[in-house]
Amino acid sequence: MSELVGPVEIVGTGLLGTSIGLACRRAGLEVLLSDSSPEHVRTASGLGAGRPRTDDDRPQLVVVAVPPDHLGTVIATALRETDAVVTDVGSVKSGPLSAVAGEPRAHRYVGSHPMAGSERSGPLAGSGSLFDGRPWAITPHTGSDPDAVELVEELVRLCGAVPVWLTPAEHDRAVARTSHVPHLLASLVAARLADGPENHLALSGQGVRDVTRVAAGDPRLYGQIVSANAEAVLALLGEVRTELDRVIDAVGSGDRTALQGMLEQGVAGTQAIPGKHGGPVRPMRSVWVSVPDHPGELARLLADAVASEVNIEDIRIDHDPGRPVGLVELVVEERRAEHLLTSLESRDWVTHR
Ligand SMILES: NC(=O)C1=CN([C@@H]2O[C@H](COP(=O)(O)OP(=O)(O)OC[C@H]3O[C@@H](n4cnc5c(N)ncnc54)[C@H](O)[C@@H]3O)[C@@H](O)[C@H]2O)C=CC1
Ligand SMILES: O=C(O)C(=O)Cc1ccc(O)cc1
Repeated sequence: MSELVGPVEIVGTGLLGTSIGLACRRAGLEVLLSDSSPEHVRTASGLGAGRPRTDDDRPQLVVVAVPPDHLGTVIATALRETDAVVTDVGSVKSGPLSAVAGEPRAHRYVGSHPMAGSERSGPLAGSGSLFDGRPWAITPHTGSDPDAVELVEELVRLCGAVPVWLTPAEHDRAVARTSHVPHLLASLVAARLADGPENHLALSGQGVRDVTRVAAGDPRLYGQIVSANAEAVLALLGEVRTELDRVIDAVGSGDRTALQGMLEQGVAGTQAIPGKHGGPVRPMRSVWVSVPDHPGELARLLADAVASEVNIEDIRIDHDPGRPVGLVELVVEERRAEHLLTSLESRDWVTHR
């Protein structure tokens, strides 16, 4: 049984690399940082994610967190220049694997991919709690050393994430479905807003923000990610194209039954997404509360919700700067929603049923 004792080297101290460095430092491991940008290393060190790597350092584990186009070369270099276990956090797993295939040191390579991030990039966007409770795929290849796989699993757990084991090929089909195609469709929807008239955009509510959030991600990064997973993405885009034609026909011909069938499939899709920590889906309900736009009111609402002994699963704030009141959506387990509403109303909050 291998034990992760460090040092852990992070190559690529952007959003992902800095976040992993911070999580490893939180667990007391020594972290060595390198990046083609010395400024990113300085910033990540300053944030407490580790210290710059020197030539004398001997890492136990190297984590490669560079953009997809560079993964193969950087992984191959790490395998050649160290005797460490090497993993990467790239969003697609078949590319890096083919870059090390045939390499005699490939048994020390185990791919991985945390399903956590944000639309921001660079070290300043990093956070040591980015991975808490998030799925993190571990994708050993047929020649991966079992000890190396265990070491990567330790990293995943140390970062607070939940390991999910997949083959590299299955992983790539999975992320096409859960990440890459959703991203492309979010971008297509968001693009319809870019030149929208001001009086249309003034009606933007939480729904359009939810559907388009990921579209704010770095186009260069996502261009690389989608191109690296073209085969799996194309298969799903073909399905979407067929469905889009069906929607156009149904809307055009006023076929309410066909339209409703398509919307019901959408509902089924939202319900298929597993709950937090990979657990079963628990039905959720939103509780809407008006919150006066005064300092401290939001904190008072959360304190009252906590006093009601209801777990807040998610919170969204629809804040219109033109109005003196914001609308706060508290997402809670369905079976606790009525209790929360009654409890908040008894504390003089205005709720919306
Ligand atoms: N952004 C996200 O939400 C997620 C990204 N990923 C994957 O993580 C990897 C990193 O993404 P981010 O941290 O978001 O990007 P980022 O742009 O924040 O950081 C990338 C870092 O790599 C450095 N770099 C570029 N080429 C290099 C090279 N040849 N050698 C050394 N350093 C190099 C850059 O200077 C930068 O500091 C990507 O492969 C991406 O697919 C995985 C999960 C989530
Ligand atoms: O922002 C989000 O919700 C994400 O899902 C981020 C993300 C982006 C790219 C990945 O490869 C994995 C996760």
